[in-house]
Amino acid sequence: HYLYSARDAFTPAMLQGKRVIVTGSSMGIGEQMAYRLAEMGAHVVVTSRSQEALQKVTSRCLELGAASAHYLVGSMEDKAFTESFVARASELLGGLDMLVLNHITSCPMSLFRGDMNMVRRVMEVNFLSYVTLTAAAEPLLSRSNGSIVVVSSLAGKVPTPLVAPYSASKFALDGFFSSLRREYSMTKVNVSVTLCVLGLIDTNTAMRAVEGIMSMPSAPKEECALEILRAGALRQEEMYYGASTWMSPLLMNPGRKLLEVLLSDYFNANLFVSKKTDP
Ligand SMILES: NC(=O)C1=CN([C@@H]2O[C@H](COP(=O)(O)OP(=O)(O)OC[C@H]3O[C@@H](n4cnc5c(N)ncnc54)[C@H](OP(=O)(O)O)[C@@H]3O)[C@@H](O)[C@H]2O)C=CC1
Ligand SMILES: C[C@H](CCC(=O)NCC(=O)O)[C@H]1CC[C@H]2[C@@H]3C(=O)C[C@@H]4C[C@H](O)CC[C@]4(C)[C@H]3CC[C@]12C
Repeated sequence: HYLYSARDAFTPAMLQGKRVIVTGSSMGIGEQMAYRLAEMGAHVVVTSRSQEALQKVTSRCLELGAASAHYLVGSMEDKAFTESFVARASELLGGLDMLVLNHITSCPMSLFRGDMNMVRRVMEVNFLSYVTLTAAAEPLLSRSNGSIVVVSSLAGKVPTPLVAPYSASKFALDGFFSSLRREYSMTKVNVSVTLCVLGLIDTNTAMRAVEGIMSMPSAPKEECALEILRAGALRQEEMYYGASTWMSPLLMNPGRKLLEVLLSDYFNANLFVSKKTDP
C-alpha cells in the first residue's frame, strides 16, 4: 500500500517552477533528467566539462518547456570550480529547490592493481565533490525546504569486483548522505536526502564499460531519469531502479534501519538542538 500510494502521490506539477541543479548532465541519465525537468516546467542548470554538449542540452530543455535553462562548464576535479559552482548556479536560478548529484569520472572495469591516482580521482569526483556541493547548497536548501538527490548504484550497496574504486565511492555516498539525513532529522532541518540505487542503465558509457565483461539486463535511461526525480520530489529516503524486483527488499536492509534508530538513542540529545552544534 505504501509503495503504491507513494507512486500515486507524484505529479509533474510538483516540479513545475522548481529551481533544480543537475550535475553530469551533458549525456546519459543526467541529460535525461534535465529533459524530464524541462517537460515539467522547472528551472534547470546543467553542468559538465563539455560546453558544446551542454549548449545542445539547454537548447533542447527550452524546446521542451523549461521555465529557464542555463549551463555552467567545468570539471568537478577542479576544487575552485566545485566550490563556486552552487553560488553561480543559484544566482542563475534565483535560489535552489533541488540539488541532483549525478556526475562520475570515467574508470574502466578492471582488477585493482594499486593504481592510487585512479582511486584518488574517483573518490575526488564521485564522492568529495558531492560533499563540497552539498555544503554550499545547504543554506539555500534549508531556506526552500528543498531536496538533495544522490545518484548511486547497486555497486554502492553490494561489493562488486572490477569496480573497487567506483564501488568505494558509492559506498561512501551512502555512509555520508545517510548520516547527514539522520543529522537533518535530529536537528529539524527540513531538507530531504534521497539515495538512488540503480542497476544497469542503457547509457553509452555503461554499455561500453560492461561489453564483453558482464551480461546483465539494462533499463532505459529515459524512465530511470523520471523515477529518480519522482523519488526526489516525494522526498523518499532511498529508491531502487533497474535491479530485479526481488533485489529491492534485500537492499532495503531493515536490520540497518532498526540499528540506525536504536543507536541514535545513545547520543546526548542536547547536541542536536541546532545544526551548528560542535561535537
Ligand atoms: N549507467 C548505469 O548503468 C548506471 C549509472 N549509475 C550512476 O548514474 C550516474 C550517471 O551515470 P551515466 O549517465 O551512465 O554516466 P555518463 O557517463 O553517461 O555521464 C556522466 C556525466 O558526468 C560528466 N562528467 C564526467 N567527468 C566529469 C568531471 N570530471 N566533472 C564534471 N562532470 C563530469 C560527463 O560529462 P563530461 O564528460 O562532458 O564532463 C557526463 O555528463 C552516475 O552517478 C552513475 O554512477 C548507477 C548505476 C548504473
Ligand atoms: C564502470 C562504470 C563507471 C565508470 C566508467 O564510466 N567507465 C567507463 C570508462 O571508463 O570509459 C560503471 C557505471 C555504472 C556501473 C554499473 C552499475 O552501477 C550497475 C551495476 C552494479 C553492479 O554492482 C555491478 C555491475 C553494474 C552493471 C556496474 C558496472 C560498472 C558501471 C558500468
